[in-house]
Amino acid sequence: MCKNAADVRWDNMMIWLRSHGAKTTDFAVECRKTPSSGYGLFAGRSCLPGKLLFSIPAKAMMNVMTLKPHYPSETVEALTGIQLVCMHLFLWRPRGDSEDSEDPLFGPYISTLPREFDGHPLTWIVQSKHQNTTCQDDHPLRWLPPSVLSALDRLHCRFTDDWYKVHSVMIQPPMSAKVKERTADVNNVKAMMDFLWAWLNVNTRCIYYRLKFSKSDSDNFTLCPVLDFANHSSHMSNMRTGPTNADIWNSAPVLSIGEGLRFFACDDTRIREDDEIMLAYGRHANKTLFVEYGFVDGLQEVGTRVCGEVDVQDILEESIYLDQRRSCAIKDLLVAEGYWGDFVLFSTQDSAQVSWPLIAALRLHHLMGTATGIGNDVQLWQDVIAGRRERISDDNERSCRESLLHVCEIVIGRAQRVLEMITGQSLEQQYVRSLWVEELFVARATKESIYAGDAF
Ligand SMILES: C[S@@+](CC[C@H](N)C(=O)[O-])C[C@H]1O[C@@H](n2cnc3c(N)ncnc32)[C@H](O)[C@@H]1O
Repeated sequence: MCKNAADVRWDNMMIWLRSHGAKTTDFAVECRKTPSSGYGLFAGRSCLPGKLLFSIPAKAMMNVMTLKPHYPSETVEALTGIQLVCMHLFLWRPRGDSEDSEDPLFGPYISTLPREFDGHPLTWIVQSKHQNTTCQDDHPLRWLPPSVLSALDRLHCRFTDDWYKVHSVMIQPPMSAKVKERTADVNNVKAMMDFLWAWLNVNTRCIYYRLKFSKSDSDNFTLCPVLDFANHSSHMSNMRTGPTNADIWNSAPVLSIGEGLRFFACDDTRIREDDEIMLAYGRHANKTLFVEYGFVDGLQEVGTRVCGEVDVQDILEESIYLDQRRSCAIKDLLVAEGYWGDFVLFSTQDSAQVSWPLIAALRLHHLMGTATGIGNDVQLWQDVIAGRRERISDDNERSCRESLLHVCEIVIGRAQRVLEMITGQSLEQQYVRSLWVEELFVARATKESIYAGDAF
């Protein structure tokens, strides 16, 4: 049977991995096309719980330590790890769809990466802002919930900051001499789109990998061949990453590039031949999965409930804090006490709840509305958030619940309106619908809890 381009690239990557010491004949996984998640990893044979599925040598992983020796020290020092890896991918992006990367270091790996990210919301926003393309009425970018759009704007800022930084480094010596033909003007759309391709590959495919002395160093990440074909599942993941010695001893690795990574079948799962091998990317809300990775996890329905959450920061800012001067004072206090942000309603299989910062913000808002001797009153609020007092007053509690009902009504109303209007059936439109359905169901469940008198 004639092999397609993806199979040939996978085979080439296996040859390259072997040249770096990987035992690819022991790999229990292979890459296959899925119906709606691009490519994925699948079990080539059955595997007992806890067994090794595959391992990747440190030299075959792309990160700050494996790239560092190949760039001038000034360049490495000027860039973060993310920016360095993005720059490397940018410089070695395959020139055409049918061509492979010419990178002498990582070419066979780079050639297996996705060739485009047309379905990713960051691509839509970059196209609309920098290519001056106007979105059609039914374009999903026009229909995103406000909190999703804000998160996408923040992601876009991270992307442009990285692009401006990498570009500034590439046009200065010593890099300018090395990359002459790849550097255009910073606003050159083709160059920016090439960088977007690099940036999205890093953002959607990198994993934690301890390389530095500090556990929380932002350079502790890597691109890892083979593993990066694993799709996400929050509740059916069947693969886990084995801890490295650096993780176990909580220290920088002995070899500066680390010892590589091993991936195992989860201890409670028996993997059968042809099962898809899934990884849990983290406990992310659908908003985050959509903005960062470009997809939405299927809604988890338990009876009539949908498990999920709604970020209501925009409603709080717009319709509750109408009085500018007072809202500044409230915001300052919330920021000072660490309660600004994370204003969410959420619903689990057992109950609907509101986040503690949201209830703290509403209590303060209503307290400040009636405040007499401000200092003493704020002390009441501080006593409540510190757990020294149960409530500010019955009136304050009643007003908070009324405000919460008001927030739920706004969420329900706008979700219903948008859901009537999004009719398209593309995968992206289905994701956007799913985000709104989650908002609708969570707000309804929260409203029911308020009426039922549940404690928050
Ligand atoms: C680490 S890659 C996984 C491999 C990828 N599917 C591919 O074709 O190369 C992460 C990307 O896979 C897709 N993905 C992962 N999990 C998914 C899921 N549960 N549903 C839909 N798409 C998913 C998203 O596009 C995400 O940005």
